[in-house]
Amino acid sequence: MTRPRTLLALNWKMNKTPTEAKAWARDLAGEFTRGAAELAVMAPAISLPGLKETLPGGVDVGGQDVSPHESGAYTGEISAGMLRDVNATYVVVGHSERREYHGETDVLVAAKARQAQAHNLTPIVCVGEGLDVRERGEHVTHTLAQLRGSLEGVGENVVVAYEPVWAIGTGKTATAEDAEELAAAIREALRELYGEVAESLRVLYGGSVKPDNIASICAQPNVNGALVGGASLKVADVIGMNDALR
Ligand SMILES: O=C(CO)COP(=O)(O)O
Repeated sequence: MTRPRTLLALNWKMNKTPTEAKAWARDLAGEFTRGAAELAVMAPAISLPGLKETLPGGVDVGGQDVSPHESGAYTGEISAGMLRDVNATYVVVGHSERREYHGETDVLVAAKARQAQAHNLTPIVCVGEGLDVRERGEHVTHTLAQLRGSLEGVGENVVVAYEPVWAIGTGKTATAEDAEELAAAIREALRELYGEVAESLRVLYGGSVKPDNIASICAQPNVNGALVGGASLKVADVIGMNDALR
């Protein structure tokens, strides 16, 4: 089975107003040339309307979270159907910041991923260990347990992002070998869950990815792209990462 196309997924987190988001998209459109990687922007939901149309052709957009519910009395929630209506094709679920600051469990993350798929959104399911777990040498078992819980009842139209918490926003990048160790273990778990199609599913790495380290990380056999926070905010860095993946 062929290696999936590399995905460069940008997670803006809680940055940029809708006005700033549009200006960023226009700036990108002025400089971007399509590379080997697929590019997708995970923007705050409020910035999604019109964003796809402003971005260069072929660049996808997605949400950063989604409700596990279909619709109704869930104040403050954004549904999968609403994300689809503003052209989202992806949605991040189970980011470590949501797990940590909003108490999200694997059970909830799986429910969100299933709801996303019910509306033809591809969930980007995030997993990864904290520093204490890594120091105990339990990062593989921990991350795989989280993965299995977060994929309960979830279909194969899924992207998995391995984001070790100690590497997020810290400037401490996992080595390419660390990323591959987990990506290979995740691939094996995906094979057990989905069979042969696992070879064509994308496993991303996230945590302090930048223009100067993205190529070596994404060259690993089981790493099929990156989920990028800080370096996703500046157009120049995104062009740099896109060019590094040619
Ligand atoms: O959390 C991340 C992407 O979802 C990674 O963030 P940084 O790239 O800022 O480390």
